[in-house]
Amino acid sequence: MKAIQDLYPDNLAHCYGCGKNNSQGHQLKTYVEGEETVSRFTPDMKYTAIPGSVYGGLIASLLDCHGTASAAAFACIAEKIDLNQVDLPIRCVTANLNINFKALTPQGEELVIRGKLKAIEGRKISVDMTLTAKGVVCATGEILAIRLKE
Ligand SMILES: CCCCCCCCCCCCCC(=O)SCCNC(=O)CCNC(=O)[C@H](O)C(C)(C)COP(=O)(O)OP(=O)(O)OC[C@H]1O[C@@H](n2cnc3c(N)ncnc32)[C@H](O)[C@@H]1OP(=O)(O)O
Repeated sequence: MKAIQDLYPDNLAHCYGCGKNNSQGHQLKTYVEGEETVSRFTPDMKYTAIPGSVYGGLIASLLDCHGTASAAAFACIAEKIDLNQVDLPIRCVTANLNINFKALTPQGEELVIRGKLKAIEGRKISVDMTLTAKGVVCATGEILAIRLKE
């Protein structure tokens, strides 16, 4: 299966965090795995907070883009929309993002971001997320994504 972000139409694929058409961005890729969504990302050393640990703003960016992609995917699954189609018909933007930084995030490690659907209430889609490094939870997050009107 393709990454959720690779199903965004070309004219909406410039997001700094996850757009496939932004050559200077992070190009985060999110996949559906069972009942969860998963993204993996290894930050460059320039994303330093305290030496040896990852800058929190980058972590926020990863959770933001993981969350909106997950929300779109969960909404499609709920409506039995095929996630293999060329353009994703459901688009979501972030209305609210809460992050708890639990531990310093070590540099030089692959970060694994997982999402679980919390609720779909009309156009509001809530997703719970964790970000781990070497199996340790370094941050948790909750996103409220809003499904855009056509
Ligand atoms: C432009 C095309 C984009 C395409 C994206 C696809 C590619 C993705 C790219 C990757 C992107 C990466 C990620 C990024 O970086 S996305 C970029 C960062 N996000 C934004 O810039 C979003 C800016 N905000 C808006 O555009 C509007 O406010 C939105 C669209 C969110 C809602 O305005 P809209 O007029 O449509 O709807 P509504 O106001 O009737 O609200 C609807 C419901 O939601 C509830 N509510 C709203 N806000 C909040 C809140 N803060 N907390 C709690 N609840 C909130 C509200 O009470 C209501 O609930 P209810 O009364 O129904 O119960």
